[in-house]
Amino acid sequence: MKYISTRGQAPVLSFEEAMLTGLARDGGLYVPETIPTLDKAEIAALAGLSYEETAFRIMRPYIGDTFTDAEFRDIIAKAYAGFGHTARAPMVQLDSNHFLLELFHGPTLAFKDFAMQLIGQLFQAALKRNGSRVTIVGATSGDTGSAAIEAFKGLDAVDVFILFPNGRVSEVQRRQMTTPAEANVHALAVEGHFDDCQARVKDMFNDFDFRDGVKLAGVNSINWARVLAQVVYYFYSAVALGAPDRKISFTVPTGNFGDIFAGYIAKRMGLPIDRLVIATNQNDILHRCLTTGEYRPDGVIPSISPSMDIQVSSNFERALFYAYGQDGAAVSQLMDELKNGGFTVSQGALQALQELFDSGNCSEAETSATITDMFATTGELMCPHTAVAVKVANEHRKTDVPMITLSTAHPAKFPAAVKAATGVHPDLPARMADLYERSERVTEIGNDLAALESLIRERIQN
Ligand SMILES: Cc1ncc(COP(=O)(O)O)c(C=O)c1O
Ligand SMILES: N[C@@H](CCOP(=O)(O)O)C(=O)O
Repeated sequence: MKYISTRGQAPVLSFEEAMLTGLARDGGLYVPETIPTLDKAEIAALAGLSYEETAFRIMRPYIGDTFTDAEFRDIIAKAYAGFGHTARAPMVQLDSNHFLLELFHGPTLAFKDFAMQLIGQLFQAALKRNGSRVTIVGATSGDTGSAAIEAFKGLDAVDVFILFPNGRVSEVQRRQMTTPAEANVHALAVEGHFDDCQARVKDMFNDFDFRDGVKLAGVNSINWARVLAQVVYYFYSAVALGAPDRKISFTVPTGNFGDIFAGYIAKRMGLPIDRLVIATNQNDILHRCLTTGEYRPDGVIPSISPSMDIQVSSNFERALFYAYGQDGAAVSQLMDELKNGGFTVSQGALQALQELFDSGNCSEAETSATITDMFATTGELMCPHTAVAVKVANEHRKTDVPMITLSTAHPAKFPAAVKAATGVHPDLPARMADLYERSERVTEIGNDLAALESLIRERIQN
């Protein structure tokens, strides 16, 4: 299996190279040259398998000869051993044909753990074998950063720097990033919002002196391995509800487009997904784009679902690549236009996107009202990101197709919004009960590329 860039100008890489590389050298994102498919019998055979075995069968075709089957099974087993639920991704039923897929039973209580725990193991195995070390730099609106720090803390061959928007993540998210004592992890509170953090990370990848000098690697969803790991739970949940003999729809709370793009890959692999519904909060650029074809970021507005406070949605580039018939030059041009304010999706590409995706948005008041209503009618306490998706899912459901809504974070990561909506303070699991007492270690820094690069250089030398 080979990996190609969405902008068509970067070297073609193996799985291991793409995983350790992050952003392509032409600024694009790596995607597999071809998307493997499973036939109906192979999908049916997933019924009743463990999460780990499902993960092995779905991901195996993508990893080429990077690992033997035995090594890969071992990596998967280690990745999910620390999850707090034996099903890893259990489902709860909200009503006759609406289901919540709980993706928050990993170590940091968000869906990011599914990919990050796996990538931690993949990096460790690959770097040990190569005898090399890397510097991971990531941007986060809260959950990617905590999951990355948890997955990579204490590893010999890796330094991890996480840029988060100062004052714009929840206290639990911040503390998950700032309280680990391991010397190889560094939480950087950046002046600005998530889009600034993500832009600086991409700037670092595009500064080849820096990139090659520190051996930069990325664990945001620019990394194909992140997306791949997330494909698994689409199969796992759909098969539990009767796929491939019945169609299933998914609604996904969306910001950087990595999670829903994994759903797109699942569909391309043969999973009978009826609709993929993009749910956005008040930062609804993706919903506007899907409706009008215009993609023009106009400033992030802080919300009670802060992990989705994003306007420059990184993986949308991958969706555009396919909507434009894998035309790297066309994608490159759109991304150049984005630097100058935005772009208009061509009529043909917009039609291709609309054939695959539905979309909707959710205001702050609607988010709170959904948390309140769901607690009153079903007893489920849900995080604000999940509530955004439940509201949008309810607008797109069909009576004859089950809807699975992705529940992406534990309500205890966002206690203020949940308590305000329900009167109930959601408790952290016992293993995290002392999170509020642990001491924090964080560096405040401006939104300045040179300052960030010099800080990273200094820290990795010491
Ligand atoms: C809790 C939560 N829900 C939803 C999202 C959006 O996911 P994506 O960025 O993959 O679209 C995020 C951030 O990634 C998140 O942390
Ligand atoms: N919501 C994310 C934003 C980064 O997304 P990623 O999937 O590209 O890592 C976060 O929680 O940090």
